[in-house]
Amino acid sequence: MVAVILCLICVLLVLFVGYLAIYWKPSRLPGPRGLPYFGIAFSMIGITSKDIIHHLMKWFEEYGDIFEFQILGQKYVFVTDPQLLQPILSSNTNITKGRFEYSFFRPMFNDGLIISDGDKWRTRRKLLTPSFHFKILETSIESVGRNTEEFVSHLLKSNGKATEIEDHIYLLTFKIICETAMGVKLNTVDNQQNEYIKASKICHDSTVYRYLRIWLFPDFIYRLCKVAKNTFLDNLLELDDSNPGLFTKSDIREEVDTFMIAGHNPTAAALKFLHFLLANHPDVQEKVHDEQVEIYGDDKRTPTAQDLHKMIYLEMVIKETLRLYPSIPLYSRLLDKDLQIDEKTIIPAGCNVAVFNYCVHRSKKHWDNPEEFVPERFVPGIERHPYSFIPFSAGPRNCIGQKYAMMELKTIMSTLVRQCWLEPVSTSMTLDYGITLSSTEPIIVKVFPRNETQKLVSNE
Ligand code: HEM
Repeated sequence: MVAVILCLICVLLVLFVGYLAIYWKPSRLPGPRGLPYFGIAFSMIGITSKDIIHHLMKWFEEYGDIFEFQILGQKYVFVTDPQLLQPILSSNTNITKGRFEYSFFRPMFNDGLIISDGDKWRTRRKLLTPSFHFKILETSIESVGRNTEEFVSHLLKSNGKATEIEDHIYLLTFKIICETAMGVKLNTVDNQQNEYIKASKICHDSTVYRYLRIWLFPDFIYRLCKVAKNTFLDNLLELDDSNPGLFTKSDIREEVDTFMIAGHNPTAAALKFLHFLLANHPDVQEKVHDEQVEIYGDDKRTPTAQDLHKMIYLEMVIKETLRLYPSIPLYSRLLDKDLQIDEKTIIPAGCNVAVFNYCVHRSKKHWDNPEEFVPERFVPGIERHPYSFIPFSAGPRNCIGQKYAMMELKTIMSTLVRQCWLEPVSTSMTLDYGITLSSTEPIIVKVFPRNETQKLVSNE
């Protein structure tokens, strides 16, 4: 028995050394080092989701605009300089998503647009892009406005009491995507009753849970764990397969899951931070309101596409919010081919290139006082590197829903600010890393009906 075990250990050692000889390439870029193959895996044990941002920012300060590390044989190159990001994100060939982390998203998105690659992605992207044409988006504005009216009157019932806004916001964006993208109206006003929202939250949390536990990386171990059993959304949507041919039922399901989640989660995160920032910056809130008064006067109409075009300052505020708190703070590509990103640096095929946009958006090289909330940075016409602001990613794999998201955020904030005045209860927060950015504590605000008296009282 002992001999068998010894033989087995020897075989494993030979395989391991062979693996290192073939695949392990010495590091050329700066970055935290660790053991061969395992890389920094052991130093990541015990790290929580709220430490991740802090760790990455610390490495960025220590090692600069491009650094690398290894985890379990996977090499990650972190790039935060806009100039170096351009050839990566604009590449038409390197469109494959990062190997490890996106495979963890599979229970949520299956092989839908976010994860798929190669010809499958190209065909689907081409087929789905017309659905986001401006003319089609215009038809959704009324529905966004109507759902927001309901949201606002619900918030106003709180009569200025401290209110945790997150649940209300997730329900709002979820109802909007159901109605505008799937043609299903939900009557619920309580998201605790909504199975789909609950399931998508479980999926998100269990994916992050797995990220932070290297022993759960191998699929077979993860499947044995209890968390994995909660993560299947498959049974939640039954679509009538009335149009056979182009898509099979499972094709439709993976895209429905993709758009249901991608279409409400990041928008809800942006809205949450918008509420926090406006409540804590009454001067900005006032300017947003002034712009609304200029556009609408006393008219209480639902926004139209023409109205949205005129909301220049609100758009600046939304962009500044996404700069400070990008809803999706990290995404990555797996390089199919070697990629030369400047005269001296070639990132070899097989590397995962991580784009930590949170860090790009807070780089002192590209932004003055980057920690401050200053919407004026986005005054139209100010020149900056196009890859220094990338909340929706960039290039051929950018966010397909970018215009939809801006339309939705503007419509919601316009409807809200015309009727409500927000005051802060939460005045600071600790960011929590997830597929979508979050905060460890709930964001709490007080919502008052918007009128001149309230404004004066609030300013006292
Ligand atoms: C503030 C709101 C939003 C933000 C910040 C955002 C951000 C992003 C980012 C950064 C990516 C690239 C992810 C990656 O490379 O892995 C992405 C991709 C994507 N987003 Fe969004 N998104 C938002 C809203 C939406 C909405 C409303 C929809 C749908 C209605 C949507 C659908 C998608 C899809 C399907 C992809 C994958 C595109 C592809 O790979 O071809 N997103 N989004």
